[in-house]
Amino acid sequence: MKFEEYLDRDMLAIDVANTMAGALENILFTHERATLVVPGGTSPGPIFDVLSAARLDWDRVDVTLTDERWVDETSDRSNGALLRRRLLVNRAAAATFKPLYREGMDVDAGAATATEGLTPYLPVSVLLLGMGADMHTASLFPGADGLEAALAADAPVALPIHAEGQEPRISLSAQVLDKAMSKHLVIFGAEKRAALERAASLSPQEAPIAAVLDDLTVYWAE
Ligand SMILES: O=C(O)[C@H](O)[C@@H](O)[C@H](O)[C@H](O)COP(=O)(O)O
Repeated sequence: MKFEEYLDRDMLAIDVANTMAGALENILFTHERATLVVPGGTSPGPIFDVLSAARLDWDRVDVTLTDERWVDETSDRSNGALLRRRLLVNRAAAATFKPLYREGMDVDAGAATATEGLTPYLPVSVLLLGMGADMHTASLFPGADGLEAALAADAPVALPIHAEGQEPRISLSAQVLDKAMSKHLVIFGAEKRAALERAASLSPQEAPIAAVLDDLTVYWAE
């Protein structure tokens, strides 16, 4: 794990977006297409704003989410809606979005459909993750129903997750996230920094972020 500290969140957003654009460009030199996987939540919006303007062959980029809340895109809880608003605009509007949410399906059927649909796009080329102060990443919440299956070495690409106090969710599995070719994590604030330090000595069952720490670059600002 590599730790990069920033004086402010704006500088961090510019730098992370440029790093991710560079990583995508490198993949596109040698591969026909690249797969970009990003989280929802509140942290990545400013990164999306910068990344969406990057000069890249966006029409050769497939984009999906690390996880999704099982709500339709009219909900302000929808990560897909966030992506459409903040990432899949400007130059990045030419990218192909593969949503995890499927209207009219329950989360189990949605996870099976996502597993089938995303398999040809693996491994993930460039991955951005977020993390909660409880050390969850994607929708891999400690104690969640579905966590054990999602941490298995032979886990499917996507699984349903039911965590206390959350709507049903779909998450990419730990093995899919961990095998990404270029891995980045963005966290803000002292509480998350301390949680990440603690996670390094815990099991993925206790601290799911621990399942993806190899070769991960962490970007942090207060
Ligand atoms: O849909 C989600 O909730 C996410 O993908 C989740 O894993 C998120 O990255 C963390 O909860 C951090 O969220 P914040 O950036 O809002 O703190």
